[in-house]
Amino acid sequence: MSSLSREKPRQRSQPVPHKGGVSWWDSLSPERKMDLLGVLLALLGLLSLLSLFSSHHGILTRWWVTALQLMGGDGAFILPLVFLLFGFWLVLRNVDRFPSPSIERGTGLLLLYWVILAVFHLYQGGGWELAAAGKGGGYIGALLERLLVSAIGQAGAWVVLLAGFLLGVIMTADISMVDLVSSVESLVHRMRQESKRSRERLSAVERKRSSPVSLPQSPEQREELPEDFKPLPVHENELPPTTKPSVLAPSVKKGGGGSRLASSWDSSSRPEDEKPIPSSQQIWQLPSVDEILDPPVEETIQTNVDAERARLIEETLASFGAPVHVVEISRGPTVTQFGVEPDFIETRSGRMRVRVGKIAALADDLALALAAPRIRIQAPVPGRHYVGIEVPNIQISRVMLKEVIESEAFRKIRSPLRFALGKDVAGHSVAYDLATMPHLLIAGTTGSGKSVCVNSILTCLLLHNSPVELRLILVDPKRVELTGYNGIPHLLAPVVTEAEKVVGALQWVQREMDARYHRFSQSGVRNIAEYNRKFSPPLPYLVVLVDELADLMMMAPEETERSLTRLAQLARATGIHLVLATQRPSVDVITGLIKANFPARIAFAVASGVDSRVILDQPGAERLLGRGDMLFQAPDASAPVRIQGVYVSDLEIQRLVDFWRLQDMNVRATQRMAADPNMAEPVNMDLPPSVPLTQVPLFDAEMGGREGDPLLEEAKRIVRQEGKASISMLQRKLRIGYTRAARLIDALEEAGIIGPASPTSQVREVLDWENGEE
Ligand SMILES: Nc1ncnc2c1ncn2[C@@H]1O[C@H](COP(=O)(O)OP(=O)(O)OP(=O)(O)O)[C@@H](O)[C@H]1O
Repeated sequence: MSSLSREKPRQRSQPVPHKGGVSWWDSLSPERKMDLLGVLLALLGLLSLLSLFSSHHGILTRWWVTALQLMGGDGAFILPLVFLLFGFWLVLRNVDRFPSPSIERGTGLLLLYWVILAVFHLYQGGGWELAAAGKGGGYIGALLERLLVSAIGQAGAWVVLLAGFLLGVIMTADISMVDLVSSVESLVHRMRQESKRSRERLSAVERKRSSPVSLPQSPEQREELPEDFKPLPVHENELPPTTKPSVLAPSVKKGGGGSRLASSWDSSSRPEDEKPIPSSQQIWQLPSVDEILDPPVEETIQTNVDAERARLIEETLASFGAPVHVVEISRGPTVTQFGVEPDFIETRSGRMRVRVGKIAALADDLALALAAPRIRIQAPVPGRHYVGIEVPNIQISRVMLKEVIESEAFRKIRSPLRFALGKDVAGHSVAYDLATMPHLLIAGTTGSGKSVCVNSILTCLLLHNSPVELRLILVDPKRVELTGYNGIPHLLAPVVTEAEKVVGALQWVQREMDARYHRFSQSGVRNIAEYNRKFSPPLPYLVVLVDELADLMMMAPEETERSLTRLAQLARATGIHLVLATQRPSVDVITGLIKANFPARIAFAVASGVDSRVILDQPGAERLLGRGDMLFQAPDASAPVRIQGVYVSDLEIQRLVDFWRLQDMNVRATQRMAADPNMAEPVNMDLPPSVPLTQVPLFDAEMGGREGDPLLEEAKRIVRQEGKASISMLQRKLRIGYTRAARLIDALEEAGIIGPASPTSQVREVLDWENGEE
């Protein structure tokens, strides 16, 4: 096992120092200059704030405070505050969590500053005298206020200032107007619902207080109460305390008119065992990332190796007649990228730069010189003025899922379907939103890291979504990769392992998609996000994950291709997303039609350039190192990016699966208890991992389970063998849900195999021992 090494982000990009620096300032690296500037700005901001709020001033500070007040009036404190925050930001700029700078953000902040000062000024009556007195918005605010009032009057000025404020917020927060409106809309919606709920709670308390049933005391009894008696607070729906924001299960809509919004999701097409628990009191608690995921490992850095390698690259290329100089070194977890700029050479037609193609052709010679297994040359790096030479690190770092989940790149994606992908060649975290992709194709040879990638996507989804928000269909013909997820409440059916059932599953997903479109058109909305904003209960997202596409394409190529293509073309708006993985990147598995509809693709290491072309339409993946080293082609990117995928261990997955399984069992037990306390029995928490459930997938039930339950024969055998029958026994032995076991008991009673229920016990007598085993 390799020991791990990772540099701190600040040290990853090291511009090579130019020779012959002159002054002290010039000899500082740009990084150090930014640090110094940050500290100075923060100091200036802090001193200015202290001076503004203190009454004792020196000559310098008195002059500075007067200047600030003349400039900003009552908003004089804003500028020092900005200095302080900007200084801090500069010092901490490499911490992933801080937003990245841009000209747009800076302009937005300036605009906000100006508009706020103008508002201060206008609010206090406006005019230059106010500014001269150091009041209102000072001269800066007065300038804009005067301009606006003299040009368009006071009312017009308010309108323009409001528009300027909105524009400033949009630019600073880097969001679109639509996002701003929809977040305000959802905030208002949430506040309204909250106030409605608290009003209902209040009126319930009032009702209880005034209810003659709850206080049936006679006047004499009432007199017996002590004077300071206070009734205990009344708690409706008392539930166990939750530590995290909880997600309520969909509540049944009053007068919902099932027919209007009927989808196959809700009722008819699903066997009752598989239904989400329809309890309005049900609360799903999301897992805590800290408890599920392992912390990242701190690693040591080897900076001298990079300098030595940079020298070797320059020497080797020069010896082949392609002189270059290294201008940038970016260290990632698996590879280090050396950015080289071609130098000039003398040719017969004069002085000209070394051709980029010539450098690319020397990849194998470079690999030999650097004693590296494989080298990939990106010529040129998109958006940069240099050629990227990617050399594998001597010590490869493992990118733990937790560090990417906690990065700014991940946090800034506000979507339930966001997932952590890994780190790029500069060591920056990379995360994406499956909803925007909107489907993903993953390919690579065996052992290249596909399953780890699929598991990491699933882990991210399960960490951030309850079964009310997300449902899954997992297809795993290999039977070893995904069956461990059996038993989690997000699954619409146990993991599909038989290839013959997959076509049925895909057809079911198509019907669900059509039902959702129908529902949207009746409700006048365009997509799932809009629907969930406006209606309750919300529709869950649906992710279909296929771990080996090749098996399906071998068995039913036409039907599989047709279903996948139709879903890929249409399902996005309905919240249905596909993730397909295969270890056979050949044209009969990844057909042209499938490829055309899956613009987001991940290529792990493959055997040849031809395979790489099948996935990415270009070579490159054959030079990857395996074990999570990938090329990711985003739908909107011009070229694929090299990423080291996140690693998620079996233990982490097990913790997550156990968390959801246990919660599901508890919720079901609570529901049974609420339905009929006599029937409830302690839940068996010792379900061993990866138990293959014997439930019939919902697609089977939908396709023709009307003639009777296929488990009936098995149930007959069991009751005869045990000499007694009960619902819970069948649940345990057949690993099925309560409703289905109850139906089986009814069927057994109807067939005269067991006796009727007795009022005192749930255990039934066996009447018909025919064909019984001993
Ligand atoms: N992102 C990663 N970081 C570190 N190691 C990884 C990563 N991904 C995969 N590996 C290593 O590579 C091994 C093989 O990965 P994985 O099982 O995902 O390959 P695969 O492509 O799914 O192979 P198969 O098709 O045979 O299942 C893993 O056991 C793990 O040790």
